[in-house]
Amino acid sequence: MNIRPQLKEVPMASNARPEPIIEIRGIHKTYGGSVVALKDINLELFRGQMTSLLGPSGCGKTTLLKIIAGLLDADAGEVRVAGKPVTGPGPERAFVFQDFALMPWASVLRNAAFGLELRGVAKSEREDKARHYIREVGLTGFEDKYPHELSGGMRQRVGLARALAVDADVLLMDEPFSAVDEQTRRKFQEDLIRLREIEKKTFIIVTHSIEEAVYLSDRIVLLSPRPGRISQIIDPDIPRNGDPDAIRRDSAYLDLIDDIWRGLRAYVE
Ligand SMILES: Nc1ncnc2c1ncn2[C@@H]1O[C@H](COP(=O)(O)OP(=O)(O)OP(=O)(O)O)[C@@H](O)[C@H]1O
Repeated sequence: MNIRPQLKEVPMASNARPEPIIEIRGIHKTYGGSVVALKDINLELFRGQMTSLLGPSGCGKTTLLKIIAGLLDADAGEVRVAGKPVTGPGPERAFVFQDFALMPWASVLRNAAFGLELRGVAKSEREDKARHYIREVGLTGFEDKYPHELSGGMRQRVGLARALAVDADVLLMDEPFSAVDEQTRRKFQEDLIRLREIEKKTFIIVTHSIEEAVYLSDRIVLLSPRPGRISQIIDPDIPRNGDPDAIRRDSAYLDLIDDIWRGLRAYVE
């Protein structure tokens, strides 16, 4: 059922739209010959923005993220990153896995530096960079700890530090908030907004949470269930430079959550 068949574009408050860094044209993906996960996905995502892929379970969010990452091939269509067709993983994209994919036998420092280690960066250079990003994600003092000594939220930060350390332009995060409690989740959301300001990266996040998508995103891509298609693209006009609690009480924020929920509820009833 398609609640909102119209592709609705709500203009952003800012004057100029940044340049597209990711262009997705005519993506189709079928699993096992019969499960149509994505159908005719066309989308542009902009440099320096935070985009959320939002929609009911099974609508193809992770599939789309993995196709952008180059971890999965589409059956048809094309993804371009900074003008270049995606043919596999590349250094300009970093993928943060749902379970953060940390190595249990390695320290926080080595885990954070691991992407650089894979790229053959010398030990002192990669550790300097890793320390910088460990500090930026708020984990100074934990460099020598191991993943089992950390909370879920801290492990999540190590995963983010590793992704930031490789200095990719695009960070792809598959439900980065799913494994942590509500307080940790809120704090991490606030930190992510701050980091995006500092680092000027392009973030693409898969989420189930409408609140999270509205709180974080410059652009929300709403997918409808199988076959996954884009049902709506929303560019929320929410002031994000104020007090986080004030943002969460802002009427534009609350109205948009309500609006998206009304569109999605039919899929879960
Ligand atoms: N490897 C696979 N083999 C067969 N079907 C798959 C495979 N991966 C995903 N699917 C199916 O494709 C559809 C889209 O899956 P995907 O994981 O992309 O959705 P999603 O929106 O991320 O779901 P969720 O929110 O539950 O994580 C689902 O119906 C899923 O069952």
